[in-house]
Amino acid sequence: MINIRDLNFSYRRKQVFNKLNLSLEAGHIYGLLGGNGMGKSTLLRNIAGLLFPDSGSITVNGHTPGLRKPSFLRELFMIPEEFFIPNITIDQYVKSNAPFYPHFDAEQLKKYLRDFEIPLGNKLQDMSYGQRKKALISFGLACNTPLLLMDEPTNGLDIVSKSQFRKVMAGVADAGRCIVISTHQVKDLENLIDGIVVVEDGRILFHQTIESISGKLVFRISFDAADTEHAIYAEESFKGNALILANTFKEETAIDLELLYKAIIFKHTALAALFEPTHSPTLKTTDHV
Ligand SMILES: Nc1ncnc2c1ncn2[C@@H]1O[C@H](COP(=O)(O)OP(=O)(O)OP(=O)(O)O)[C@@H](O)[C@H]1O
Repeated sequence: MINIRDLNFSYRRKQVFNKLNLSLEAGHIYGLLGGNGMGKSTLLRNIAGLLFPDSGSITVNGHTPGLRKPSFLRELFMIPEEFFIPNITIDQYVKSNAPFYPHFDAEQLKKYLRDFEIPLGNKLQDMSYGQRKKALISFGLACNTPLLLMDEPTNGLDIVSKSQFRKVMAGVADAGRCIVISTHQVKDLENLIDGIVVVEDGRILFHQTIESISGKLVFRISFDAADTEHAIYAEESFKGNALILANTFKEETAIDLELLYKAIIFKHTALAALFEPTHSPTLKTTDHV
């Protein structure tokens, strides 16, 4: 679906990507993680054709995003972190925007708006930021585009809305669809994504499926000193030490995304060793973990 090769991208004075490589496939929901300013939004905008590579290539389903051809644009919906919505009702918004998306489904939209408890009939600008965001997410999902890019979709959503978001998203996975969700709120992605991509210092630092992570790592809370000593990453908590260990005995434990993210950043070498090609047949390329 998405193929990025040797992407270099700079803003006027700031180089953001340095020979970044990444392949993402249809049928998956990816979590795109990375620290502040590491380039998550910039990567999504390059994929959407809103920014243009200095060099290297990006193809999405065979299209070059930067050309912004209608045949590409109708296959993509992007929910940006900051967005402008005109002062019209949802119905008016749908009338003017839905015709661009051949697989738009009005019934689905109604369902998502109901799930998110969005008041119908109100003008979009009379809604709160969270309500507008939920309306845009509902519309984006109902467009049924093969590629859906979401930049910090749960930012500004209250606790109930976040669980509504998880409930709605749990039902949208589809073999023909690739969804990329950039976020800092990793807890919001738990049990939702099946792939993790971490961008750091201009390249992809980590890219693995949840399945491969579960196969390689164990997540455990423990007071056992021997456990802690063998941990790849350990963090004290009042319940005991939160640990990530090598999955030597094929245990099945729930992935703690926040802990995993910290291990990727702070214990990258130790973690990388476990995912090396000799250990991991699922590794996608040789230039990242
Ligand atoms: N319009 C711009 N002009 C110049 N520099 C920019 C512009 N937008 C972003 N940058 C810089 O590019 C880098 C990547 O920014 P980007 O917004 O893509 O990061 P991010 O990972 O999405 O960050 P955050 O998590 O804080 O939202 C940052 O150093 C930022 O300062």
